[in-house]
Amino acid sequence: MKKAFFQVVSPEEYIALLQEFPTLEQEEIPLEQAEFRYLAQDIIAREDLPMTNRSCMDGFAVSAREVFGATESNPAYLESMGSLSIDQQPTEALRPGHCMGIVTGGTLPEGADAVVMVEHTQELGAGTLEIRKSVAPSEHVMLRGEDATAGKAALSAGTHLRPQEIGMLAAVGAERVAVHRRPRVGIISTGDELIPVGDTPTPGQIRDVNSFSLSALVSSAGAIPTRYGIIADRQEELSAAIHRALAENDVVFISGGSSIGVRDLTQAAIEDLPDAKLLAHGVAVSPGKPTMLARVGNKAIMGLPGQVTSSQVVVMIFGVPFLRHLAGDTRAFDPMRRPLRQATLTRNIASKQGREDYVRVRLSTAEDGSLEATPVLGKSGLLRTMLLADGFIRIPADTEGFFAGRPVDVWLQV
Ligand SMILES: Nc1nc2c(c(=O)[nH]1)N[C@H]1C(S)=C(S)[C@@H](COP(=O)(O)OP(=O)(O)OC[C@H]3O[C@@H](n4cnc5c(N)ncnc54)[C@H](O)[C@@H]3O)O[C@H]1N2
Ligand code: MOO
Repeated sequence: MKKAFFQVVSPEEYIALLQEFPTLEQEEIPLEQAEFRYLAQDIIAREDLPMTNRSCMDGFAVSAREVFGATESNPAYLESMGSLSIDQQPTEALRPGHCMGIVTGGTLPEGADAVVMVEHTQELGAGTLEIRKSVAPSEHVMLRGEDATAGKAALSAGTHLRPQEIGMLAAVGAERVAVHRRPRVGIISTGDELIPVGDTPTPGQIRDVNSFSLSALVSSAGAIPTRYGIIADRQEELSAAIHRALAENDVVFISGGSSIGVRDLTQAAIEDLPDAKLLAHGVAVSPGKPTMLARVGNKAIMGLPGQVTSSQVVVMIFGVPFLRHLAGDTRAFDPMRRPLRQATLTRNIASKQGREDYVRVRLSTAEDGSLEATPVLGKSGLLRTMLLADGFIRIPADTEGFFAGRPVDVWLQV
């Protein structure tokens, strides 16, 4: 007799369960390898950045007060004290009525608080300079400490190291950085009907798709996938495979066998493991209802639907943010982290109440240049809806559907 799903949770509850898993430990790596990792510690600046007040323009360092009101028709006149090269530190302060030639990046002398661009000046000979434009204090100047202050955090723990943060790490001299370890994910496919990709199926057999699509998704999240191949529908074999994958990884994805059919052994195999705690069996999402979560110590087992589309959708909406959470992203599940694009729905779309619906959509550009989202309907055992879709829209569990013309947020696929 078929068992009913039990411990069916809402997507919010499933996310809350995932968030309880602790972030992975830290490791120190060279700056060259740090992109897209998450900082495990604050990065304290050793010096002010910039270290001095530096010019943003080629021109003349001045005291803004002395060129106040200068225009083409009413210029100000200053005497030049010579000019400074980019790495030369001024040895004397700016004297009243004077200016100093400076290049972009050069250090302003004491007494100067602004830079007049060379285009707005005219050398009159004998060291006299005509200034044809006024400047405000700090204009064209990068102030000392504006990017970072010595002794204070230039970047804080949890920061995602995008290219711009990598630049900051270089600027503060962080040759090595403490980041969280990348999650390791073991991937298991179950099912007697599955055959390796290189084999030719007989009717009733299909090639193992999920090991590969899910590995690719894991890599896209910055985590490290390992495929454990196809495991037959036998509980002892599945238990042994999960055991091995758990020992070697932080997370195990098992696709197939998560529903309530007689062959669906994943739950039993998980419960066979010592110390395993089943946290959820069933999530109120569509596709993806037969999704499980179990915990063994600090390691997670995600049981995924076997259907090719369902397993991908579940990994996209829960798995990828979860891997980022483990990797140190303190806002991994925050909707602001989702790559969203606004579009207008082109067709009415119905949704069964009681489950949050993830409807695949294709994006196109309307004649007026705005974006349109057209639903791609199809069964979750087929690959084509994912191939045709650019992303999905989320229809809340308590909603019967959306009408055409509605603005929707499209969650872009990787
Ligand atoms: N009576 C019910 N039947 C089903 C329900 C339900 O609520 N009541 N849910 C359906 C939904 S929704 C899904 S999704 C599937 C999930 O089934 P399982 O997770 O138990 O997966 P399997 O039965 O093992 O496989 C389903 C389907 O997917 C194919 N599959 C499995 N693994 C792979 C793989 N690695 N590569 C390619 N294709 C794979 C498998 O051959 C089956 O066709 O249950 C529904 N049934
Ligand atoms: O949950 Mo099934 O994943 O709807 O196809």
